[in-house]
Parts: sequence; structure tokens; C-alpha cells
Amino acid sequence: MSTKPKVFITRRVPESGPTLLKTQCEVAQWNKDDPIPRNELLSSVKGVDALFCLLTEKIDGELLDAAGTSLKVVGTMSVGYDHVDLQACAERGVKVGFTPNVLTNAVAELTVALLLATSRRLKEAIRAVENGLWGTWKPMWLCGPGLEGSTVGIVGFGRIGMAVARCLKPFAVNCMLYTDFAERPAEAKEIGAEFRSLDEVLAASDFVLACVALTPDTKEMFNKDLFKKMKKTSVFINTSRGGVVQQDDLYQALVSGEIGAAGLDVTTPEPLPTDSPLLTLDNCVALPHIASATHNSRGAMSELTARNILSALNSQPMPSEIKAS
Ligand SMILES: O=C(O)C(=O)CO
Repeated sequence: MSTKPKVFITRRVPESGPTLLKTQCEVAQWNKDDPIPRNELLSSVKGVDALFCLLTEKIDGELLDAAGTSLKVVGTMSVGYDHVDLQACAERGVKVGFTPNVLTNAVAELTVALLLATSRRLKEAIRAVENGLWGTWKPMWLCGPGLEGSTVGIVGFGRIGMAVARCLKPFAVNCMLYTDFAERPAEAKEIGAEFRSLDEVLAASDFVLACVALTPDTKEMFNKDLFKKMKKTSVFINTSRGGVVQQDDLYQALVSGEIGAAGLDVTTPEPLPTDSPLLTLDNCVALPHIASATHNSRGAMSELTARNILSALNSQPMPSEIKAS
């Protein structure tokens, strides 16, 4: 019988991670693109030493107990960890790894892409070309707010918020504002961003970017009260988690003209049902949670997840560990 530690991988993932794990572990995998059914997951984790999971798996007490006392580490192939009950892991002595940094630039890039797609009305423009509605060049047609001279407000000035600000520099933005629980003076100075209260950011910004992690404090923070505080022309972008937005309020804000447009890479639920009212709106662009979807980022995320797991199994410091606060 093998004495190697057992690892279960919950999905088909870039080979960099599984290949690394196989050098030291016995690896079992749900080798499909669709998620493993919960019951199957609960039985597959029984007796494993490590779990390699994704943001689509709920890692809670039930799952940890199903794995049993052999489980030493959970590595999630994501920077977000709102799907992991850190307290339940800590209570059972299970370490948790995640994948910050390696996807920061990919997410920042997609945030900018969504901002441009939304403000420059690319969804309407592409549909017009495809549907034969492109009559002639018209001076007043499909105009939108440009970034040049605008005020951009970043809500959540962590790794990704800062990277978005850096990406936006060449667009001649007039003013970059940020808000967070605490000021980040050194980084803000280097980037050229100014700290303001949330209300000030909402009132002043032409573009409001949600770059906060989903926590009990940020859950549905973008609700009707916040949308009311934004400019009627403002463009709202969310590449963090759908859960930070009260989605019915967002729909109402878009329909009533409380805000100008929205670009969403994340929604509640995911996938967004095709009959979601948001999809009927020209001023809402929705993408299927692809912000980190570059070949390099996903490969690096898979590898970092494996490195986190191997370090924990070898009682070494993990490259990226999260602890319950
Ligand atoms: O890593 C995450 O948290 C994502 O949302 C996808 O990369």
C-alpha cells in the first residue's frame, strides 16, 4: 500500500499543479470541467491528507468532517476564499492556502476591458454590426463617456485595486480616488491616487470599481443607498464577487437611470440565468467570471495551489496561507 499522502483535486485544472503534486503524493481527481456533485465530493474526500479545490466548492464543517482527521490542508485555486469556512478549518487544525498575486494583473486587465466595453458601449456596437443596424457613420450614435479627464473611484485598494489603478494610468484619467478601511499612503503616492470616504468616492466618480473581497462587512454593500449616491452617468464595474452587490437594486438603478451603466464579471448566482433581467439591458455588460482567465494566470494558480499543499504536508511555511482572523 502507498504511504504517500493522498490529495483529491476537485476539477480538471492546468497540469502544472497536478504534475507537481504527483512527485510526492497519490493524486485522485474529478477530471471534468463541470463541478463534482456534492455527494460525490463528500465521499471522495474521505481519508485524504489534502484537498485541492476551487471557488465553486463550499468548504464547511460538513466537508471537513467527511474528510476526517487525516486532512491537513485545503488549497483553493483562487484568491477569493469566501467559500472556505476558515474558522471550521482552524478548529480542526486544517491549514488553508490561496493564490494571491499570480492573478492580479490578469484581473486588473479584465477590469479595464470591462470598463471600456461598458463605457464605450461595445455590446450595443457589436450587436448593431451583427444585426445589420450599422446604417452609416452618425455623429451622435453610440457615444459614451471616455476615460480621458474622468474621475475613477476604486472601492477596495488591495492588490487588485492598486493594479487596476496602475493599468489605467495611460488613459489620461484626471483623478484617481480610492477608499478602504485604512489609507495606503505609500502605494497611493506612487500610483497617484487620493484617499476619500466611500461617500465622497461615490459622489465624485465617473467610474466606480468594486475591488473589495466578499466578507460579512462587504456583503451586498452596493445597494440602492449607494447607487443613489453615485452620479447618474456613472459606470459601475464589479470584478470581485457577485455577493458584494444587491443585484435587484443594481437592476433598478440601471433601469431608472440612477446610474449610467454596469459591467459585471461576477454575479449572483453564477452562472447568471439567461432570463435574468440584467441581460435585457443595453447598459449592462455581463461576463462569465473570466477575470483571471489567462493561460499564464491559471497555470500559475494551479502550481501555487500545489506548492501550498506540498509545503503544508511537509510542515514547511506555505507560500500563501490564510488564517482565520
Ligand atoms: O481567484 C478568484 O478568487 C477568482 O475569482 C477567479 O480567479
